[in-house]
Amino acid sequence: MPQPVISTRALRKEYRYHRQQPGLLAAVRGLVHRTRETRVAVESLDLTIHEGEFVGLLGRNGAGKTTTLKMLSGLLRPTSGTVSVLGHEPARRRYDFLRRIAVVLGQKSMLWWDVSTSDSLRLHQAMYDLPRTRLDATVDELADLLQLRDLLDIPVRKLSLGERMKCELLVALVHEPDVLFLDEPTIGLDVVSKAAVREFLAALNATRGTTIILTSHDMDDVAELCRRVILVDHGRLQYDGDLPDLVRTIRPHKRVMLTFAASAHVPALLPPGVRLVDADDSPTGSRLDLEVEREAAQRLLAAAPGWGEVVDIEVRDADIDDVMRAVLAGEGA
Ligand SMILES: Nc1ncnc2c1ncn2[C@@H]1O[C@H](COP(=O)(O)OP(=O)(O)OP(=O)(O)O)[C@@H](O)[C@H]1O
Repeated sequence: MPQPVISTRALRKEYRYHRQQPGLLAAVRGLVHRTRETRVAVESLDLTIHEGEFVGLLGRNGAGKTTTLKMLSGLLRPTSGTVSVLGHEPARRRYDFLRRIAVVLGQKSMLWWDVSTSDSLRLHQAMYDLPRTRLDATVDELADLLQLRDLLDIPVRKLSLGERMKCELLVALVHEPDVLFLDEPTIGLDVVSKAAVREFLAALNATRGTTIILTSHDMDDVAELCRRVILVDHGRLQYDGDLPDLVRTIRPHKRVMLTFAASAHVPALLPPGVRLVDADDSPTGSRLDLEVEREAAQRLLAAAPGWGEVVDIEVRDADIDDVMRAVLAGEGA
């Protein structure tokens, strides 16, 4: 079994803030009498993540994903509980720890706007004390994987969003970290750029064994990349396991499309556990879209030939986007 690189026990983060009352008078009064509020962003999180895992951290807006990533990467100090990443306490932000992790926030650029990626790389070289030859070799390898060689000398502000994200990844990874924290890395990108970023991340995880923790609202990111998903809601763990199991838990049905050679004679009373979602009936061929409980599939397949000549059967798990919508709407697992 690979070593755990991340472990948290009863990890908790409370934000304390002053509530601002609307209106000028209330604002002035607020200078003297302030209403202090506490918001629990992460309640009591127990996690263990092993070397080489690619984990998706899922949850609706405000569930506590970014707060969790920030505590794991040392950007925020937990209110209570323990967190260990690569044997370090992240909030101490020791050089030995920072040297082995990288953080990429899709919503916030880590690059200097007015200088080129090559200039940012020079800064990184100095910050992490990277030998020149080693840096050049890593940049070569990453630039090829990301296909951005011709972007390196352009000021960052002149790059498109997709090009900039590739450069963010390159700069974040030149010190060859063991753990990469990614917060919404494909947000706002077009389909082609999303695919390029995903392909790169999959290769990074497979070839270098980099442990990657990703948050994303894009279910395709998660479905393509993450073998394991962790679902949080109100800062609490709701599910920790693999994605197909999550799909089965949230949508325990199969979708079955039946195509008939001619008009089908579908009985009003369908077999138990079978529900008609949509029907497209015509004398030259009809299609039935059915939602079927797993144990009812056999019953349906036995009954369907009695309704007409079946020419095609397509069986699918629930649509992953549909599952994600259910997750984000708070149906939970
Ligand atoms: N600095 C802060 N002060 C007060 N409350 C905060 C602060 N930062 C976050 N919160 C609150 O903590 C909760 C968790 O926020 P967090 O950003 O971790 O959620 P998230 O799951 O990343 O959401 P999203 O998907 O929208 O990015 C939210 O209710 C948010 O309003």
